[in-house]
Amino acid sequence: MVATVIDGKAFAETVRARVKAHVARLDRDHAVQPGLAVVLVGEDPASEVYVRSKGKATTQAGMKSIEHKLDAATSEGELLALIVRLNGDETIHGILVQLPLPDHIDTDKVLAAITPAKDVDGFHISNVGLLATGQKAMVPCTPLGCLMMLREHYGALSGLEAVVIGRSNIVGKPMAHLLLKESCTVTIAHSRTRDLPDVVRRADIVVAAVGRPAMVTADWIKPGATVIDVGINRIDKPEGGTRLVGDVDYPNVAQVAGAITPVPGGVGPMTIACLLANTVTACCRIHNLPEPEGLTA
Ligand SMILES: NC(=O)C1=CN([C@@H]2O[C@H](COP(=O)(O)OP(=O)(O)OC[C@H]3O[C@@H](n4cnc5c(N)ncnc54)[C@H](OP(=O)(O)O)[C@@H]3O)[C@@H](O)[C@H]2O)C=CC1
Ligand SMILES: Nc1nc(=O)c2c([nH]1)NC[C@@H]1CN(c3ccc(C(=O)N[C@@H](CCC(=O)O)C(=O)O)cc3)C=[N+]21
Repeated sequence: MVATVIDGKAFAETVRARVKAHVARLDRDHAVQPGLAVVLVGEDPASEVYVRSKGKATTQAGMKSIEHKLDAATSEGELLALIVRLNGDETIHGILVQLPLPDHIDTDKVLAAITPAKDVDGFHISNVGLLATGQKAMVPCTPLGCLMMLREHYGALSGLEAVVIGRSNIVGKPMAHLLLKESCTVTIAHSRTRDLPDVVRRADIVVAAVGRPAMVTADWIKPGATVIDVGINRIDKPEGGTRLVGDVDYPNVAQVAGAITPVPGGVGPMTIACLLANTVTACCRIHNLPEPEGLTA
């Protein structure tokens, strides 16, 4: 079997078009413009590229975009003061603080300072709790993007066996909650899981979010399974330079799986599209307006 490639880049375009259409409606009918603020502390070149592409995508969708680039030496107090200011800014509906933060800043404290209604990353404990109890929440962008692709591929996910590899707060855990909400039978695997290949072999859906290049090999995959590759790993090319690879041994797994997301061009572009979607959703909830369809969990 050769897997269907789930084209995240193309699907992200569709999501972005839906966002743009909803933004235009908000402007026309309610004179409201969603706004996103992205905060970056320090000078990680990879993060800067990512923040810039988020800003561009936000503007292209017709939304307001602001970026705060703070010096690596910014104190926790200064960052918290900025968040308080953004919380009170009526033109801003989404606040994203790029992670990881420098070591001298307490990440949990910073995330807790963001008004839950504006928490477009879905990292505030209120949103985590709402998601975990199956209530309406702001849902983290990467798992939301994965869910959208799975729904598009399957329709209903009820009863499917899902294995999520990775238990981070930003990907693995929220992904597992979303799949559980869809009535999948969910296993969360991690670095202490015994016989990981055996655990993965029973999955209809595999979500790999580990950060180890090509760790998931073809012999782990049940023939016909759907494989969602969240990993973003930059590796050296033998001829010099670097390239991006996921956590899945793509060429070989694609021979066994029923469907697979590529890296790049899979989960990554969907993450950015879902950030835009979450900003529109947050704006609608804040203004008590109808939520966009097809953009929420
Ligand atoms: N495409 C996108 O939009 C995004 C991509 N990413 C990428 O996804 C990957 C995961 O990110 P993130 O969740 O933040 O990473 P973390 O490092 O926070 O978590 C990694 C998880 O993988 C588990 N793990 C590590 N080694 C193994 C192993 N040998 N076997 C099984 N499990 C293992 C860890 O287990 P334990 O808890 O036991 O240590 C941990 O739960 C990274 O490549 C990251 O770059 C992340 C966010 C967005
Ligand atoms: N508060 C916060 N929220 C995040 O969502 C968040 C974060 N911090 N810190 C970093 C990670 C990582 N992340 C990615 C998003 C898109 C791509 C993406 O678009 N990748 C392209 C490739 C880009 C390239 O070529 O470098 C692709 O996969 O096709 C990658 C990684 C979001 N993160």
